[in-house]
Amino acid sequence: MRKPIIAGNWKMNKTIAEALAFVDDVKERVNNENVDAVICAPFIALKDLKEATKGTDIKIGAQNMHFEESGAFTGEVSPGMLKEIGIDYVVIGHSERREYFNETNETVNKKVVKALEHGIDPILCCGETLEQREAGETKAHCKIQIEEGLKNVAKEDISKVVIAYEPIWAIGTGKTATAEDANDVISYIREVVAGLYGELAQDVRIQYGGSVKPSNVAEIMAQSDIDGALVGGASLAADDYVKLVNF
Ligand SMILES: O=C[C@H](O)COP(=O)(O)O
Repeated sequence: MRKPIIAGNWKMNKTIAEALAFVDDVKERVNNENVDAVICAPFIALKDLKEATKGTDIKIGAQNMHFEESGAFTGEVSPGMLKEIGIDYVVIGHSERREYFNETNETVNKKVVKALEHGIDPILCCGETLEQREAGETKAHCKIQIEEGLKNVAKEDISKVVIAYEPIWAIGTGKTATAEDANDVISYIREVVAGLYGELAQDVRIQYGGSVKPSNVAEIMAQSDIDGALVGGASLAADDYVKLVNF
Protein backbone atom coordinates (compact mmCIF):
# COMPACT_ATOMS: atom_id res chain seq x y z
CA MET A 1 0.00 0.00 0.00
CA ARG A 2 1.54 3.28 -1.09
CA LYS A 3 1.09 6.23 1.27
CA PRO A 4 0.11 9.32 -0.72
CA ILE A 5 2.48 12.28 -0.60
CA ILE A 6 1.35 15.84 -1.14
CA ALA A 7 4.29 18.21 -1.42
CA GLY A 8 4.19 21.96 -1.75
CA ASN A 9 7.04 23.33 -3.85
CA TRP A 10 7.36 26.97 -2.89
CA LYS A 11 9.98 27.64 -5.57
CA MET A 12 11.65 31.04 -4.97
CA ASN A 13 8.95 32.36 -2.67
CA LYS A 14 8.66 33.29 1.01
CA THR A 15 11.18 34.88 3.35
CA ILE A 16 12.02 33.06 6.58
CA ALA A 17 9.48 35.19 8.46
CA GLU A 18 6.80 34.37 5.91
CA ALA A 19 7.69 30.67 5.96
CA LEU A 20 7.40 30.53 9.76
CA ALA A 21 4.11 32.41 9.76
CA PHE A 22 2.79 29.91 7.22
CA VAL A 23 3.76 26.91 9.35
CA ASP A 24 2.27 28.52 12.41
CA ASP A 25 -0.96 28.98 10.51
CA VAL A 26 -1.20 25.43 9.12
CA LYS A 27 0.46 23.13 11.65
CA GLU A 28 -2.61 22.43 13.79
CA ARG A 29 -4.77 22.00 10.70
CA VAL A 30 -2.62 19.48 8.81
CA ASN A 31 -4.15 16.32 10.17
CA ASN A 32 -4.45 13.68 7.50
CA GLU A 33 -2.56 10.72 8.91
CA ASN A 34 -3.01 8.88 5.62
CA VAL A 35 -0.88 11.39 3.72
CA ASP A 36 2.74 12.53 3.92
CA ALA A 37 2.52 16.33 3.96
CA VAL A 38 5.69 18.03 2.76
CA ILE A 39 6.88 21.59 2.23
CA CYS A 40 9.82 22.11 -0.14
CA ALA A 41 11.20 25.53 0.68
CA PRO A 42 14.16 27.73 -0.30
CA PHE A 43 17.44 26.66 1.33
CA ILE A 44 17.64 29.62 3.66
CA ALA A 45 14.38 28.75 5.44
CA LEU A 46 14.98 25.00 5.82
CA LYS A 47 16.63 24.93 9.24
CA ASP A 48 13.99 27.17 10.80
CA LEU A 49 11.23 25.18 9.17
CA LYS A 50 12.62 21.92 10.52
CA GLU A 51 12.58 23.37 14.03
CA ALA A 52 9.14 24.93 13.62
CA THR A 53 7.60 21.65 12.41
CA LYS A 54 9.05 19.43 15.16
CA GLY A 55 6.26 17.35 16.64
CA THR A 56 3.92 18.08 13.71
CA ASP A 57 2.99 15.90 10.73
CA ILE A 58 4.75 18.21 8.27
CA LYS A 59 7.96 17.04 6.60
CA ILE A 60 10.48 19.40 5.03
CA GLY A 61 12.16 19.13 1.64
CA ALA A 62 14.78 21.07 -0.30
CA GLN A 63 14.29 22.01 -3.94
CA ASN A 64 17.77 21.05 -5.16
CA MET A 65 21.24 20.05 -3.99
CA HIS A 66 24.67 19.38 -5.48
CA PHE A 67 25.89 15.84 -6.05
CA GLU A 68 29.38 16.39 -4.65
CA GLU A 69 30.12 16.15 -0.93
CA SER A 70 32.03 19.44 -0.79
CA GLY A 71 34.41 21.57 -2.79
CA ALA A 72 34.77 24.58 -5.03
CA PHE A 73 31.16 24.88 -6.21
CA THR A 74 30.27 28.47 -5.44
CA GLY A 75 26.64 28.94 -4.50
CA GLU A 76 25.83 25.25 -4.09
CA VAL A 77 24.54 23.22 -1.14
CA SER A 78 25.75 19.68 -0.44
CA PRO A 79 23.72 16.61 0.55
CA GLY A 80 25.58 16.45 3.88
CA MET A 81 24.50 20.00 4.69
CA LEU A 82 20.86 19.07 4.12
CA LYS A 83 21.21 15.87 6.11
CA GLU A 84 22.77 17.74 9.02
CA ILE A 85 19.55 19.70 9.51
CA GLY A 86 17.34 16.64 9.08
CA ILE A 87 15.89 17.33 5.64
CA ASP A 88 13.47 14.56 4.64
CA TYR A 89 13.07 15.07 0.87
CA VAL A 90 14.80 16.83 -1.98
CA VAL A 91 13.25 17.74 -5.33
CA ILE A 92 15.61 16.67 -8.11
CA GLY A 93 15.44 17.62 -11.78
CA HIS A 94 12.44 19.94 -11.68
CA SER A 95 11.77 21.21 -15.21
CA GLU A 96 12.67 24.74 -14.12
CA ARG A 97 16.11 23.49 -13.02
CA ARG A 98 16.50 21.59 -16.27
CA GLU A 99 15.50 24.64 -18.31
CA TYR A 100 17.16 27.54 -16.46
CA PHE A 101 20.11 25.81 -14.79
CA ASN A 102 21.12 23.30 -17.45
CA GLU A 103 20.36 20.19 -15.43
CA THR A 104 20.68 17.06 -17.52
CA ASN A 105 19.56 13.49 -16.97
CA GLU A 106 23.14 12.75 -16.01
CA THR A 107 23.40 15.39 -13.26
CA VAL A 108 19.87 14.55 -12.12
CA ASN A 109 20.91 10.92 -11.77
CA LYS A 110 24.02 11.80 -9.78
CA LYS A 111 21.87 13.82 -7.40
CA VAL A 112 19.29 11.04 -6.99
CA VAL A 113 22.01 8.53 -6.13
CA LYS A 114 23.72 10.94 -3.75
CA ALA A 115 20.50 11.87 -1.96
CA LEU A 116 19.77 8.20 -1.30
CA GLU A 117 23.29 7.67 -0.05
CA HIS A 118 22.60 10.37 2.54
CA GLY A 119 19.19 9.06 3.54
CA ILE A 120 17.27 11.90 1.90
CA ASP A 121 14.34 10.76 -0.24
CA PRO A 122 14.56 12.22 -3.76
CA ILE A 123 11.51 13.51 -5.60
CA LEU A 124 12.62 12.83 -9.18
CA CYS A 125 10.78 15.02 -11.69
CA CYS A 126 9.96 14.21 -15.28
CA GLY A 127 7.56 15.57 -17.88
CA GLU A 128 7.18 16.69 -21.44
CA THR A 129 6.93 20.05 -23.19
CA LEU A 130 3.83 21.02 -25.16
CA GLU A 131 5.71 20.36 -28.42
CA GLN A 132 6.63 16.88 -27.26
CA ARG A 133 3.06 16.17 -26.22
CA GLU A 134 1.71 17.35 -29.57
CA ALA A 135 4.26 15.21 -31.38
CA GLY A 136 3.09 12.15 -29.42
CA GLU A 137 6.43 11.87 -27.63
CA THR A 138 5.23 12.15 -24.01
CA LYS A 139 5.83 8.56 -22.97
CA ALA A 140 9.11 8.12 -24.84
CA HIS A 141 10.44 11.31 -23.26
CA CYS A 142 9.41 10.31 -19.72
CA LYS A 143 10.87 6.83 -20.25
CA ILE A 144 14.31 8.28 -21.00
CA GLN A 145 14.14 10.70 -18.07
CA ILE A 146 13.16 7.93 -15.67
CA GLU A 147 15.57 5.28 -16.93
CA GLU A 148 18.49 7.69 -16.92
CA GLY A 149 17.42 9.30 -13.65
CA LEU A 150 17.33 5.94 -11.87
CA LYS A 151 20.65 4.54 -13.13
CA ASN A 152 22.61 2.82 -10.32
CA VAL A 153 19.75 3.14 -7.85
CA ALA A 154 19.85 -0.10 -5.84
CA LYS A 155 16.80 -2.34 -5.51
CA GLU A 156 16.80 -1.76 -1.75
CA ASP A 157 16.45 1.99 -2.35
CA ILE A 158 13.86 2.20 -5.09
CA SER A 159 10.86 2.47 -2.76
CA LYS A 160 12.42 5.61 -1.23
CA VAL A 161 12.34 7.38 -4.58
CA VAL A 162 9.27 9.49 -5.27
CA ILE A 163 8.62 10.30 -8.92
CA ALA A 164 6.78 13.47 -9.92
CA TYR A 165 5.22 13.54 -13.37
CA GLU A 166 4.80 17.17 -14.33
CA PRO A 167 3.82 18.02 -17.89
CA ILE A 168 5.67 21.31 -18.42
CA TRP A 169 2.72 22.89 -20.27
CA ALA A 170 0.58 22.42 -17.14
CA ILE A 171 2.98 24.11 -14.70
CA GLY A 172 1.78 27.48 -13.48
CA THR A 173 -0.52 27.84 -16.48
CA GLY A 174 -3.84 26.88 -14.93
CA LYS A 175 -4.04 24.07 -17.52
CA THR A 176 -4.20 20.68 -15.83
CA ALA A 177 -3.82 17.40 -17.63
CA THR A 178 -7.13 15.58 -17.27
CA ALA A 179 -6.97 13.23 -14.33
CA GLU A 180 -7.32 10.28 -16.74
CA ASP A 181 -4.49 11.52 -18.99
CA ALA A 182 -2.23 12.05 -16.00
CA ASN A 183 -3.09 8.58 -14.72
CA ASP A 184 -2.35 7.06 -18.12
CA VAL A 185 1.16 8.56 -18.24
CA ILE A 186 1.77 7.71 -14.60
CA SER A 187 0.70 4.08 -15.16
CA TYR A 188 3.15 3.99 -18.03
CA ILE A 189 5.91 5.43 -15.82
CA ARG A 190 5.20 2.64 -13.34
CA GLU A 191 5.65 0.14 -16.19
CA VAL A 192 9.00 1.74 -16.98
CA VAL A 193 10.03 1.39 -13.33
CA ALA A 194 8.77 -2.23 -13.41
CA GLY A 195 10.99 -2.85 -16.43
CA LEU A 196 13.93 -1.94 -14.19
CA TYR A 197 12.79 -3.19 -10.77
CA GLY A 198 9.99 -5.69 -11.39
CA GLU A 199 7.36 -5.95 -8.65
CA LEU A 200 9.11 -3.30 -6.56
CA ALA A 201 7.59 -0.71 -8.90
CA GLN A 202 4.36 -1.22 -6.97
CA ASP A 203 6.00 0.41 -3.94
CA VAL A 204 7.13 3.55 -5.77
CA ARG A 205 5.02 6.63 -5.19
CA ILE A 206 4.32 8.66 -8.31
CA GLN A 207 2.91 12.16 -8.01
CA TYR A 208 1.22 14.40 -10.53
CA GLY A 209 2.17 18.08 -10.72
CA GLY A 210 0.83 20.95 -12.80
CA SER A 211 -1.85 23.40 -11.66
CA VAL A 212 -3.08 21.16 -8.84
CA LYS A 213 -5.40 23.09 -6.52
CA PRO A 214 -8.00 22.38 -3.85
CA SER A 215 -10.75 22.14 -6.46
CA ASN A 216 -9.10 19.37 -8.51
CA VAL A 217 -6.94 17.49 -5.97
CA ALA A 218 -9.60 14.93 -5.00
CA GLU A 219 -10.24 13.92 -8.61
CA ILE A 220 -6.52 13.57 -9.25
CA MET A 221 -5.97 11.56 -6.07
CA ALA A 222 -8.86 9.24 -6.94
CA GLN A 223 -6.92 7.85 -9.93
CA SER A 224 -5.55 4.33 -9.61
CA ASP A 225 -1.87 5.08 -10.14
CA ILE A 226 -1.54 8.63 -8.82
CA ASP A 227 -0.04 8.65 -5.34
CA GLY A 228 0.19 12.33 -4.63
CA ALA A 229 0.80 15.79 -5.96
CA LEU A 230 3.67 18.23 -6.30
CA VAL A 231 2.03 21.61 -6.00
CA GLY A 232 3.52 24.99 -6.83
CA GLY A 233 1.26 28.06 -6.79
CA ALA A 234 -1.57 26.67 -4.67
CA SER A 235 0.83 25.55 -1.94
CA LEU A 236 1.75 29.15 -1.14
CA ALA A 237 -1.59 30.00 0.45
CA ALA A 238 -2.03 28.48 3.92
CA ASP A 239 -5.72 27.69 3.55
CA ASP A 240 -5.18 26.03 0.18
CA TYR A 241 -2.24 23.99 1.47
CA VAL A 242 -4.41 22.68 4.31
CA LYS A 243 -7.17 21.75 1.86
CA LEU A 244 -4.66 20.00 -0.41
CA VAL A 245 -3.14 17.80 2.28
CA ASN A 246 -6.49 17.05 3.91
CA PHE A 247 -8.11 16.38 0.52
O1 LIG B 1 6.66 21.81 -8.51
C1 LIG B 1 5.51 22.16 -8.79
C2 LIG B 1 5.09 22.31 -10.15
O2 LIG B 1 6.01 22.97 -10.94
C3 LIG B 1 3.67 22.74 -10.34
O3 LIG B 1 3.51 24.12 -10.21
P1 LIG B 1 2.01 24.71 -10.23
O4 LIG B 1 1.23 23.95 -9.22
O5 LIG B 1 2.18 26.17 -9.88
O6 LIG B 1 1.50 24.49 -11.62
